[in-house]
Amino acid sequence: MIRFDHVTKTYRGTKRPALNAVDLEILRGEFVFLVGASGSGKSSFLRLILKEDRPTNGNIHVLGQDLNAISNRKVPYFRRNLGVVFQDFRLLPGKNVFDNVAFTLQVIGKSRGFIQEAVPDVLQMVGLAEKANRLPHELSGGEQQRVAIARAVVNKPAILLADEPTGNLDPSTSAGIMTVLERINAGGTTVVMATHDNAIVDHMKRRVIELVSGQIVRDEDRGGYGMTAEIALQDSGLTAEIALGEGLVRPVGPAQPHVQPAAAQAVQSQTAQAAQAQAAQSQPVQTLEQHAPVQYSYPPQATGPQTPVVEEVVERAPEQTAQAAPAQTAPVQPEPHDPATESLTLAEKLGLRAPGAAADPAKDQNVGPTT
Ligand SMILES: Nc1ncnc2c1ncn2[C@@H]1O[C@H](COP(=O)(O)OP(=O)(O)OP(=O)(O)O)[C@@H](O)[C@H]1O
Repeated sequence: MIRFDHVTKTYRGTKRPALNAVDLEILRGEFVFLVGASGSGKSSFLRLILKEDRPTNGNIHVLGQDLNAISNRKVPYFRRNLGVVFQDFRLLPGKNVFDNVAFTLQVIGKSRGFIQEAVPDVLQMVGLAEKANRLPHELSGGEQQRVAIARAVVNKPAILLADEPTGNLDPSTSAGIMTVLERINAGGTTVVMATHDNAIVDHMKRRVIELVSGQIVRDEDRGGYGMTAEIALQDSGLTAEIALGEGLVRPVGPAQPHVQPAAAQAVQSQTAQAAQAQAAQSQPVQTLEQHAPVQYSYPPQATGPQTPVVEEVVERAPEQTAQAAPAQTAPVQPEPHDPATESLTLAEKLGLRAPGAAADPAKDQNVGPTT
């Protein structure tokens, strides 16, 4: 799904590479944390995936496409496969919640009917169904981030990139955001999240990739935030860079076949046929239509397709957070072969229409991948 082959990125006017000979593979359906000290290369890594920057050396493949082979003209189409969330939310201040989310769909030419169905559904998924008419400045930070997430995923991207999405939020609000991201991941979206938030990483127990000075020094399947770069070394007065230079931490060598986590295996088997069809296509640049659509089938134990998010959006007092946070971030496992949902139409699986409800011929029910 995302592959880096010996990727180096050196910015103009700098000597030291921001990323240095990175070999890495991220599989469909994974949830990956990218950790490391400030300046270790996390944002550079995400920007390369988005094709906002070019690698100085090496090759990057995303969704089977060689990014070097995508022409500038096709970059916007490629990016429709990816949702992005930032630390500072980046909402349009003059537009209300609904319009902030709808804007993305309008830009890519979705019909009014589609937008009228998709936006309320995604707002419900992030727990903001009641706040569609609010302006960004009328929302809390956590709520603003939920709007940003809704905007990023309303088009069902195959990959969600999150750069410090909880960086401006308190622990309780962050836990709620992580619940939303877990739910999105359980629906089949691959999530790559850069973070400094050790509590979240330790709690979630997902794959952790640690960068020091642009090199991968750790790649763990169910890792924690770790002691390497920022905690133990700071205590000892060493920086991560010195530690790397002194051989106290070592770069991980060329990518070993990554052990697939159970969630990713489940999602992969769900889309195995589509993936095989994709592999059979040898064109260097594929359009979005050639990718398997992400199957958002929210697990019943979390919320049904039409059920609002249950966790509170309002920030809690600090003394309440210790108890509340673990409950909010209980891992949500995908159930890709749920016989109860196998007979559903795509619109029903995506939660855009209630199971059994008749399609509205007046509205566009094209809920597959973006065209
Ligand atoms: N546009 C740029 N031009 C020159 N140097 C850059 C540019 N962007 C990043 N860098 C440098 O590349 C290195 C990696 O930066 P990057 O932003 O990827 O790190 P990071 O791990 O995301 O840091 P943070 O956690 O503070 O966001 C740093 O040394 C940074 O100064």
